[in-house]
Amino acid sequence: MNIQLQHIKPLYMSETEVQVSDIFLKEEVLFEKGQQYLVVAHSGHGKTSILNIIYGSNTAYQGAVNYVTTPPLKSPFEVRKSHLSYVFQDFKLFTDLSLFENIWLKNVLTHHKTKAEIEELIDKVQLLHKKDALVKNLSLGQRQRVAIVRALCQPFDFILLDEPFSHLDTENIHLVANLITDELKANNAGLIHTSLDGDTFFNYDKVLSL
Ligand SMILES: Nc1ncnc2c1ncn2[C@@H]1O[C@H](COP(=O)(O)OP(=O)(O)OP(=O)(O)O)[C@@H](O)[C@H]1O
Repeated sequence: MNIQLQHIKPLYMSETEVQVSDIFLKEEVLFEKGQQYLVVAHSGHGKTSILNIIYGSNTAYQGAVNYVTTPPLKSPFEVRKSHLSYVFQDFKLFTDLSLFENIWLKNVLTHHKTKAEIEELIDKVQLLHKKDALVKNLSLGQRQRVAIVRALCQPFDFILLDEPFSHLDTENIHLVANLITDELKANNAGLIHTSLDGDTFFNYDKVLSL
């Protein structure tokens, strides 16, 4: 699946907030499967908005989002179940469930990973000793790593990463970035990563400004 955007502008952002950029109000933007994209913008310039628009959870926009694939996808549910994965800026974890339960929940729908494979990923981000801890008792950096592992435990053509390393130290960033890169290769998938600044954690094919 590729993703095509046409003339996108969030309805709640004014003409002065949104000017023609590499993405906003552009006639056509094509995100191609297997390619890695970095989207850079200052705070409040629409990074979360554009990812939510692509994901389908924000419908307050003008323009069009097209999921380009044959045969066409039947529903937004199908897109999110098997084609788009998302590391939300605010994680969107169930805080009263355990670390493992948070990851297992979506896997029940997709059967993408075995229990042993999930535990291996949890171990790789150095959280196996916290597997049964409630998410509400984890640190922010630990929660961020759970959100990243959860996003890797479903099939996807693209993974959307919204400032995914904001609570991690450099060693942990390299660790999870390598993990994400491995899963991208395994899925032949693409990456759309938003960041306040440029960075070098992935081998980006294209850097876009908002
Ligand atoms: N649902 C909404 N309704 C109204 N205004 C919104 C909505 N979502 C975002 N905004 C506004 O749109 C602008 C862009 O917000 P957005 O969260 O997309 O920016 P961002 O680049 O991700 O910011 P940050 O880097 O601080 O996370 C902000 O001015 C925000 O207040």
